[in-house]
Amino acid sequence: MRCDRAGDGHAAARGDGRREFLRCAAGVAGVAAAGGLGGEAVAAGRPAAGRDGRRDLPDRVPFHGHHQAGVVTPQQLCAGFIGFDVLAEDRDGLVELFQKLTHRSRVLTGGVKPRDERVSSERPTPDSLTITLGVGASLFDDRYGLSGHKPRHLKAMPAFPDDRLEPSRCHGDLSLQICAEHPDAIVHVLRDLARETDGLLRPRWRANAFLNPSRPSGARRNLLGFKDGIVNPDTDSGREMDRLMWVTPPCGEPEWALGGCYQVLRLIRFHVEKWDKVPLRRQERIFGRHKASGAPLDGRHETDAPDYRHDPHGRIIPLDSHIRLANPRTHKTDDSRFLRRSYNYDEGFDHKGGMDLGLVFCGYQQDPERQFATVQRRLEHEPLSRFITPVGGGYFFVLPGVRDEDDWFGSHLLQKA
Ligand SMILES: C=CC1=C(C)c2cc3[nH]c(cc4nc(cc5[nH]c(cc1n2)c(C)c5CCC(=O)O)C(CCC(=O)O)=C4C)c(C)c3C=C
Ligand SMILES: [Fe+2]
Repeated sequence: MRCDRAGDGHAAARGDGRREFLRCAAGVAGVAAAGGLGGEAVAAGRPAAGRDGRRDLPDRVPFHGHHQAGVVTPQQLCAGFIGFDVLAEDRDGLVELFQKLTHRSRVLTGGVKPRDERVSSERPTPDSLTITLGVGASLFDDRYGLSGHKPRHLKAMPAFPDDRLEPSRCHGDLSLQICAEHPDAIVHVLRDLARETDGLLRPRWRANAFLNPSRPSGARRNLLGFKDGIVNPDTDSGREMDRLMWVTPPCGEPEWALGGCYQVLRLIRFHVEKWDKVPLRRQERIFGRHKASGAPLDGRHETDAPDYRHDPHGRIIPLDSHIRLANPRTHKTDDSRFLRRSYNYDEGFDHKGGMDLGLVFCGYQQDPERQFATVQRRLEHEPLSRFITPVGGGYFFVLPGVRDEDDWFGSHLLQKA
């Protein structure tokens, strides 16, 4: 797993100077690093971001709130995505698990001094850590008496036509997204949670993920070399978030789910050996953007909006290019937009010597059918599909936020159901 801030080149500007991270357990050495904010606006419809394409990211991301952190939080550099099965024997065991996950997440993200000092007495510092908990459809089977309380749109991720899903990399009763500025923070949190939830959880799959530095500026590049994450809904607009993201009445969802949202995870492998033989011009027509600048093929800057109305036959931006299919920018397709918060992954080589790397595609939204699946169907058999294969992932419901010190993950679900 690689995570670094190389390429920023202006470490002091962010003001937090030296940034050490979580040292409270397992003897992980502190990491000193710093980040910088430049002056260039990046994502369309979003406020000015730093030169490396980031908006300000506090060292301590608040844990309590109406929504969980880690959804609209600007992306940290490193992430771990894990699918778990729950082993708790009954409803009381499930409550115990959720309360333990809440307590440890509160301690780790808040930099609160842990009560249990068996391992170390050092005070943790948060490293912009967020821990985001989702539940899968399988949690609502007959084990815990939750079957009548499933979020309306929650189901197991289906296989789409271009998929080659590996069962060992799919689904789960729970999902955890752990994001931080340094890779050891992710491992550290996992070890802490493993210790504290011993016997209640079993991991199914895990993806170690990271962002590339911004090269030379603006949005970060994915491992196919293209700037990714340029266009997203405006997370600062409450109206847009209530329309596209949060479960908000009236929506037909159970009351306990208000303030939550759906998470779609897709582990998408890149066939880089094949991609690297494709001429630049063809790569650009596959995405519909210039590789160097990230601008749409009819524009000059990455933030320029493509003008599809003046190119109805796709002479400049092909009709089957990725960006044009994904977001045709029509009134009719506006409702299918959702927030992408994806990361790279690199798992080395497979048994045949092929590179196992790609994208942990992570999408947040109000309804995976109306949003993710609708966009995915538009992308079916797109030219890009010859160079990528979805191999894993899952659909999850991100629980509402933990309101305060007395609240815990899923309290409304488990107390009322
Ligand atoms: C179902 C939704 C999407 C999947 C799956 C998906 C896979 C995927 N995307 C890239 C690389 C890029 N995607 C870009 C834009 C883009 N992609 C989607 C949706 C899915 N992508 C959307 C909605 C958009 C925005 C389109 C727009 O509004 O113009 C881009 C361009 C830069 C950007 O806007 O982020 C790149 C590059 C890969 C490699 C990939 C699968 C492996
Ligand atoms: Fe995309």
